[in-house]
Amino acid sequence: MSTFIIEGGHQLKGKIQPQGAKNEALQILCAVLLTAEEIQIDNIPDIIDVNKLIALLKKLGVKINKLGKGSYTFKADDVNLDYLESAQFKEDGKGLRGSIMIVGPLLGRFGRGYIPKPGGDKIGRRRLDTHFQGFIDLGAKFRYNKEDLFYGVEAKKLKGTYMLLDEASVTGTANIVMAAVLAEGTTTIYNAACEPYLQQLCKMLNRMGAKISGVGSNMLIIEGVESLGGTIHRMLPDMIEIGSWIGLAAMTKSELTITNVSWDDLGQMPSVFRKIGITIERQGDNIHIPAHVDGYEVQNYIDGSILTVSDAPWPGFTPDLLSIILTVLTQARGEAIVHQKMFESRLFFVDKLIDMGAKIILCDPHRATVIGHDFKSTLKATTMTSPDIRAGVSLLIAALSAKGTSVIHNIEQIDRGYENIDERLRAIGAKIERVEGN
Ligand SMILES: CC(=O)N[C@H]1[C@@H](OP(=O)(O)OP(=O)(O)OC[C@H]2O[C@@H](n3ccc(=O)[nH]c3=O)[C@H](O)[C@@H]2O)O[C@H](CO)[C@@H](O)[C@@H]1O
Ligand SMILES: C=C(OP(=O)(O)O)C(=O)O
Repeated sequence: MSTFIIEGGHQLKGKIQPQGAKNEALQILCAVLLTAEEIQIDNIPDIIDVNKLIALLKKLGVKINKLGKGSYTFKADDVNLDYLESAQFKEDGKGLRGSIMIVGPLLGRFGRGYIPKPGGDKIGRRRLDTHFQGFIDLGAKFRYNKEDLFYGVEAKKLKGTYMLLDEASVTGTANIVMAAVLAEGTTTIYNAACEPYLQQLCKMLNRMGAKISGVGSNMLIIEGVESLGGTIHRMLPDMIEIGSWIGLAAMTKSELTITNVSWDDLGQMPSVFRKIGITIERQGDNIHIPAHVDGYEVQNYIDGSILTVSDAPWPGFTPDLLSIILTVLTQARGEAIVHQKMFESRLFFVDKLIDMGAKIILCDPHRATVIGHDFKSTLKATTMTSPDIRAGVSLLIAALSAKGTSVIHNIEQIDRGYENIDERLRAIGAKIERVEGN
């Protein structure tokens, strides 16, 4: 377990470039299994989860060539399906959430896909029913070994069909799309998730020869094709990282420019931060956050009632930024309710913010009321452990705004999704040191 030591209370200043999107990368990397031709992918973030998935692809026999920072070619022309039966795969496959998305492409192209119960954040139940029901609807036989927590699907040839997903699952939709592109006939997926990650995946698959329409909506229509070819794909900037840096700028009263954010793919994010009082200026494709020297004030609704910030499937506000919003609210002028509808254990980290002096009432596992200090009282430095990736970054932001030196253990959780975060934050003036493996 490694640790960050953070000296808080310093203003930051400068430019920060977001990494490529983690959750897009996990989908796109799995899609390389759909073709024997070469695929080039650019702007791949150098983070633990993505590197684990690249290592897994390599063990599956995918030929991988690093062209430069964040750029790789992949060629899945000799896939080693025996690896899927190995004890090693049972270990490797459960190391991250994204590994679940190898199942769809393997099933579509080779007629079988297996996966141990995947990892990822421990933020509540993370069921896989949507994924497997989709494969079953396409004609696959499903097996689940309860002892080993091992899932399997098999089919000689998938057949297109109409399906109504029980929920708009992000990885579930991606998985089903990747199976359906090689199925016989037409598949209609209604209640599909449509996050930019999925739009990017569908656009890439179409460039590879797939026939997907409805991209960006909650109804995808996929005409199956015989085979797919190679392409070049570039990952969007990571919108969750962008939101994290907006929160960081506000809480440390810093002037920051976040460069090349792909503004049109940010959805609700700018308006949600504006509702909690943060000034966000668009400068071309950059976001400029002026130093909030006089703090920031939460807006009420038109009728004067208290603001609620909640998550919803895209184009709603992403659940992955609610922990950061909640943390930023601890220093706002005013109060708000944060309602995390999707995950039932993602708000428990507020105990740590409360230890630091934040005024938060955890109403139930899904809802917290936050009463901002308006910087009249700063958070106090403390020692804490990062429970999940976004809570980890939220605690890091809190520590950078707090008075004194804080310690965050288990920062591997943060490294799962943020590339070289300590070095990049030091470059804009943060006082943060990494202590390896204690
Ligand atoms: C690797 C990856 O891409 N992970 C993301 C992906 O996870 P993942 O794809 O695992 O998440 P899902 O979209 O399947 O579901 C997330 C949670 O929301 C609930 N749910 C989902 C849809 C819905 O309409 N109603 C509902 O309540 C689910 O029951 C589950 O508890 O999407 C989540 C939701 O944006 C993000 O937090 C994760 O960062
Ligand atoms: C929950 C997240 O990741 P994962 O689905 O990989 O656990 C996240 O990125 O916030």
